[in-house]
Amino acid sequence: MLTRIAASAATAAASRPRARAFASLLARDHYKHPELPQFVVGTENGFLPRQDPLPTLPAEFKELESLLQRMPLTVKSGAKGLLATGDFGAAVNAELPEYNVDGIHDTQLLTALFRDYTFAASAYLLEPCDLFFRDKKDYGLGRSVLPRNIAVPLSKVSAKIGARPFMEYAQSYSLFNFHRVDKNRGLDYDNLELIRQFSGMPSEHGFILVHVAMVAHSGNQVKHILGALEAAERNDRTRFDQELRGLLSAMQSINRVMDTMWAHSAPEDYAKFRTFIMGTKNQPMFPNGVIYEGVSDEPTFYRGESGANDSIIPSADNFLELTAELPENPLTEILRDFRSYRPTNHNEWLAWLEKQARQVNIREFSLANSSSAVLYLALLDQVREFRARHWNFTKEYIIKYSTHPVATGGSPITTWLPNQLDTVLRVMELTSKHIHLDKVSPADQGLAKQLIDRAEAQRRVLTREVAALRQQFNQ
Ligand code: HEM
Repeated sequence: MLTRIAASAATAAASRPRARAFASLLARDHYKHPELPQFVVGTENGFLPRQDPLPTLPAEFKELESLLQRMPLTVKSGAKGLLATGDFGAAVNAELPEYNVDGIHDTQLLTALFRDYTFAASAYLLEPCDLFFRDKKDYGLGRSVLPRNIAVPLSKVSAKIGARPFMEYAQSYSLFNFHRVDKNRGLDYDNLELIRQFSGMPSEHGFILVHVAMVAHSGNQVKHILGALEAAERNDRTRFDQELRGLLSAMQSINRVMDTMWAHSAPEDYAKFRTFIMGTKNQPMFPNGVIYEGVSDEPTFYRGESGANDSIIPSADNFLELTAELPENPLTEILRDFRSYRPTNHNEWLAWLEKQARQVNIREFSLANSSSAVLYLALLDQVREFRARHWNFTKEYIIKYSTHPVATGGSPITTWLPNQLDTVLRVMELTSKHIHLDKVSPADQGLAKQLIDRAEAQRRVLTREVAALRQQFNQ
C-alpha cells in the first residue's frame, strides 16, 4: 500500500509538466494517511517529516528502548553509559530479542524503529573505534558483523520505508530525532529537545538541533521555488521577482540559524561523538565491509550520516541550475551518490526540480532582465555563504583536531567541499558578466559589485588553502 501511494504520487508529478504538479503530492487525503512516508516535501513542513517523530518506542520494544536510554557516553542522570565503559555490544548480545516487525505499516512507528535500530547498529559497529580513538586519536577497526537481533528487523524496517539499512541524516540522526518542548509552538531552536544521542553532551544536542531549526525554514524555500517556476513558465516577470525575493529571505533565515552552530556546539567537542556517525563505505575501519547476520553473507558498505544528505542546498543547486555547472570529476560523482542517501520523496523532488528548472530555463529567464539577474546573483551568494561557512566548520571542527582523511559520509576531507564552493564562486563570476549595471537601481548596482568582489577574493583564498591542505593530508 505504502509503495503504491508513493509510486502514484511520483507518477502524478512526472506526468504533469506544470510547475504546480509537485505540490499535488500533498493532497489532503494522502497527507494524513498513516502509510504515507513520513518525509513528503511540502510548503509547510519543507524537508522535515509531516508528523513530529515518536519520542519513545511502544512497550513491546522495551528492551530496545532501555538499551538506547543506557547507551550514551553520559546518560541523563549524569552517570557513565554503556558506550563509556565499552559494554554496549555485550548488552545487545545479552538483552535484545529479535522483534518481529512484519505486521507494522504505520510509517511514524516504522521510521522511529528505523531511527532506533540505526542508532543501535552504529553504536554496536563503532564502539571499538571510539574506545581506540580515545587513546590513539585514530579509529582502528570496527566490528565487522552486525548481530541478527539488530540486522534482521533493521533490514525489514528499512525495506518498508525505502531506506538503506544504515544510519542516515533525515530518517534517523537529525530530522527524525527531535520533539517540541511546547507542542503548540513552532520549531525554533529553543523549543526543541533531542530524542537519541551517542554522547549525552550539550554539543551533540546543539549539533543535531541546529540542523532541525534550519530545515524548519525549508517550507518557505519550497513555496517560493514552486512560485518562481510557475511565474517563469507564465512569463510573469513581476511575480517572478517577488518569488525570488521570498526565496532570498528564506535562504537568509536558514543561513542566520546556521551561524548559531558556533554557539550551540563547541568545535573541540565534535570529535568526541563524530566517531559514531561514520559510515562503512570508503572507511579504513571497515576494510571488508559489514556482514548483516541472518540477512546475507555478502558484505555491505554504506556511507555515514552527513548533512550532505540534507535537501536545502541540493534544491538551491537544482533550482539555480548550478548542478549542471559542477565539473565532471570523481568528487561530483560522490555528490550524486550522496544524493541517493535520502528519503525517496526527497529524491523525487530533487529529480523533478532539476528537470523542471532546466525546462523553464530559470537561469536564462533570470539573466534576461537585469533586476532579476541581481536577485539571481544574490541567491547564488546565499549558496556561497552556506558553503563558505560550512568550509569554515570543516576546518574548525574537524581538520584542527584530526588527521583522518575521510569525512563521515566518506568524502575526501580536503577537496570535496571546495569542489562545490569553487563551482558557486565560478558561476557568480560568470553571472556578473551578464548584468548590465547601468540598467539597475543604484542600490542593486552597489549590491552586485559587493557580491562579485567578495566572490573573486574568496576564490583566490580557497585555491591557496586547498593546495596547502592537500599537501598536508597527502590527497
Ligand atoms: C559543525 C558543523 C558541521 C560540520 C563539521 C560539517 C561537516 C561536513 C562535512 C565534512 C561534509 C562533507 C561530506 C561528508 O560527510 O563526507 C559535509 C557536507 C555537507 N553538510 Fe555539513 N557539517 C556541519 C554542519 C552542517 C549543517 C548545519 C548543515 C545544514 C543542513 C550541513 C549541510 C551539509 C551539506 C548540504 C553538505 C554537502 C555540501 C555541498 O553540497 O557542498 N552541514 N558536512
